[in-house]
Amino acid sequence: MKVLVSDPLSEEGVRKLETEMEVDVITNLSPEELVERIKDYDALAIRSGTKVTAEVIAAADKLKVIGRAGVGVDNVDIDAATKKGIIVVNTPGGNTISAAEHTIAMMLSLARNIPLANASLKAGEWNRKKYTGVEVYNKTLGIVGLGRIGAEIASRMKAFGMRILAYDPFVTAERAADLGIRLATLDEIFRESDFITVHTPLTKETRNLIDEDQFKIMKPGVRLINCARGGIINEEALAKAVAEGRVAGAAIDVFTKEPPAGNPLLDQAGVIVTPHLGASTAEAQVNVAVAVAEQILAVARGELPPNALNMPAISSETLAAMRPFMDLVEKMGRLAAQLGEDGYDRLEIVYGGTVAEKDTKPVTISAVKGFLDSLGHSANFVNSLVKLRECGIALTESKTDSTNGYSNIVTLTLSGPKGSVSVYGTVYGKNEGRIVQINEYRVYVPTEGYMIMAIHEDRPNIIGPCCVVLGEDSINIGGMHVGRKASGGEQIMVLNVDHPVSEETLGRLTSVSGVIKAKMIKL
Ligand SMILES: NC(=O)C1=CN([C@@H]2O[C@H](COP(=O)(O)OP(=O)(O)OC[C@H]3O[C@@H](n4cnc5c(N)ncnc54)[C@H](O)[C@@H]3O)[C@@H](O)[C@H]2O)C=CC1
Ligand SMILES: O=C(O)C(=O)COP(=O)(O)O
Repeated sequence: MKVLVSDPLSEEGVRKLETEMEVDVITNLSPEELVERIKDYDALAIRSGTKVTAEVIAAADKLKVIGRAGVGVDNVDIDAATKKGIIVVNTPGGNTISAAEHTIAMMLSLARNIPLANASLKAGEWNRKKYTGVEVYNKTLGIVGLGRIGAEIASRMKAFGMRILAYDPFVTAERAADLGIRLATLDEIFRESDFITVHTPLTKETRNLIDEDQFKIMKPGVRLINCARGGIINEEALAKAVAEGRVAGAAIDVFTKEPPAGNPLLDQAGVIVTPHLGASTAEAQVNVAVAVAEQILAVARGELPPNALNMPAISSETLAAMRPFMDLVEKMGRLAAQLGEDGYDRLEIVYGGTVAEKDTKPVTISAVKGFLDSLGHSANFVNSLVKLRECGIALTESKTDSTNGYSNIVTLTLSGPKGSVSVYGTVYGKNEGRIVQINEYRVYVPTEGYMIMAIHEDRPNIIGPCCVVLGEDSINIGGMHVGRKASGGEQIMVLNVDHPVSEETLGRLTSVSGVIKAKMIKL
């Protein structure tokens, strides 16, 4: 397994990767060079510098995981990665304190004109009046985005005696109260704050969250800080508001284009800037590099990483508990796909008994994966649900109290205008999976290998001649299961065979008197 590290990653992370993978550290690749090189790698480790575009992902034929050593993933086309089945992970928490401390450093530098005063003194001036600042004590701080970083800033700035308002549509009033602060509307924040700092991800909703109109309602002399992402505050509008003196100053760590050559904010003396340094501390860089390396190695080993952004979060305990069901339903999905005809538009999974009491999400995904794999789609845990939707098949998952006598039972039904196929399975004993019913036929079939499934009349002298046909073609039968409908004139015969059976042999089987149809299945 090979990993490309395309942004500066701390040595601790690189060394961890090297314990199990071949590592190439190649930074400053052009977009074209990245597209050219990515095809050789199983994993990619990045920070904010590398743009993982749809073109890069299209060229990434072996790539299994993109590891972001940091939080923001606006530089990764996650939709494209998901469709290609590539896991995207990040490392939340590793740089929270550093980003919060940098934001506060920027806020205080802004309040006290430190960068300008520093430059002026070093240029030979001694101008104390010009750099008179303001206190933050007793001022209102508006925090937009009360996640990890926003919350750390809130608790620290309370100690400075600031009144704090926060806006975050995903945070409860209880959470804000726990932090000792008050939730407010965006408008309240704009109208009442002396300092405004943004800590949201950059998304469709947060791009230009603060623009011309918002500046119009702010307190004259407000100061703004952006240590989150360039573009959350519209750069042209901010530069204009600073130039016109409506905004007293701004402290900016991040830009829509980095490096920010030609950015209007660089021309404003009232704007202090740093080159995206929020996470650039010794501590944060070790944290995020080690955390990303661990997750890349987990994916390489076939495990699920804890911070995958395009997969359901599944704990290792859930995964261990559900593994036998995942293995069973993957095979059930394969079986349903092979028994069904084209034109299905619905896949329904029903859980009964003990399995229904657990987190069935990973089981459902496994069923879909098995179903799609068997139809020739290359599906995995990341892209299965997206691919199923693309195939026009609606998925439903439900739970039932009825178990038909089993301690646990999973039913998978594939249906469409032409009819339906149902497969029932259970896990018993030492975590062994069995298929216990196919449509109306009760069976008891192990979930592995090759099998012939035949429907035949429910009368003597059919099974024997079928075995003779297989024997004549030197096909060894490893197991045999027959089942009949609760009532009715047909039976199912399932023969486990060691090797695939030719179309010709299947043809001879279907010519045995009483055999209605026969099919080769590979689980
Ligand atoms: N300058 C730097 O070096 C660094 C920048 N960052 C940036 O800071 C951002 C925040 O990081 P964390 O606090 O760790 O992430 P987080 O996920 O803990 O917090 C983000 C918060 O934003 C909120 N949010 C989402 N959409 C919103 C909206 N439309 N309006 C208001 N709030 C909204 C979320 O509910 C969440 O509470 C990251 O996404 C990243 O872009 C993070 C680390 C370092
Ligand atoms: O974690 C984040 O979102 C950051 O912005 C840090 O970016 P960086 O890893 O320093 O390029």
